[in-house]
Amino acid sequence: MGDICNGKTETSQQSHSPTTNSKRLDYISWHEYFMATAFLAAKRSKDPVTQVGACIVNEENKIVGIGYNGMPIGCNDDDFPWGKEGKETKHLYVCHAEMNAIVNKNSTSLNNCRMYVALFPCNECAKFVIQSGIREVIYMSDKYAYKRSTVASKKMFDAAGVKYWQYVPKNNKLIIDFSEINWTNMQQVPISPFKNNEEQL
Ligand SMILES: Nc1ccn([C@H]2C[C@H](O)[C@@H](COP(=O)(O)O)O2)c(=O)n1
Repeated sequence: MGDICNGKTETSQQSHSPTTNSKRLDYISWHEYFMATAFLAAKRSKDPVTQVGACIVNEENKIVGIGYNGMPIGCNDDDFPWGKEGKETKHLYVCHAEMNAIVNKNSTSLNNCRMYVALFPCNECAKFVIQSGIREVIYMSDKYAYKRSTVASKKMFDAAGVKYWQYVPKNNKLIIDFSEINWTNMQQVPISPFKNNEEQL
């Protein structure tokens, strides 16, 4: 597991020649991996202004829940408002990424899990986090730190013993390039073994 996630530091990794017999060193850290997963989930959000993603990880570094902000099931996202002004705003309806990640969990318990989230949880999501047994929140942005809801979240996290800290990425960008695997020129794929001593076609 090498770069296990209890501190805020990341291991320094150099690029590595693919021709040697040792492992690749420029792999992403667990923190980068899980925060990037939260950011990838956010790409599913229909919110035109703020896209948030959350990723829940257990003590074995396995992902047990992912969510992004969106309208509740059955509430057509073409019919419900996405604006912030007037009486009918998105804030009345949108399910937050954290809440969705928790309710989408694929394991029976979230006890002692960590949550990676793009934006610091609001007070309502903080209650969900605490009640679900999540013990650590790793967030990227705290742009609403001045809001009463964020102050309340921190007050509850402190009282409940939920650790929270800001993730500062080593790299501002992590590019996913679907073309980087060259399927026609893969040199490390072994030849399929023969079945029942048949000749290979
Ligand atoms: N921790 C958070 C905070 C906010 N959200 C969602 C809720 C809205 O869709 C959007 C916030 O809208 P804004 O007023 O910033 O444009 O993000 C969330 O999922 N998690």
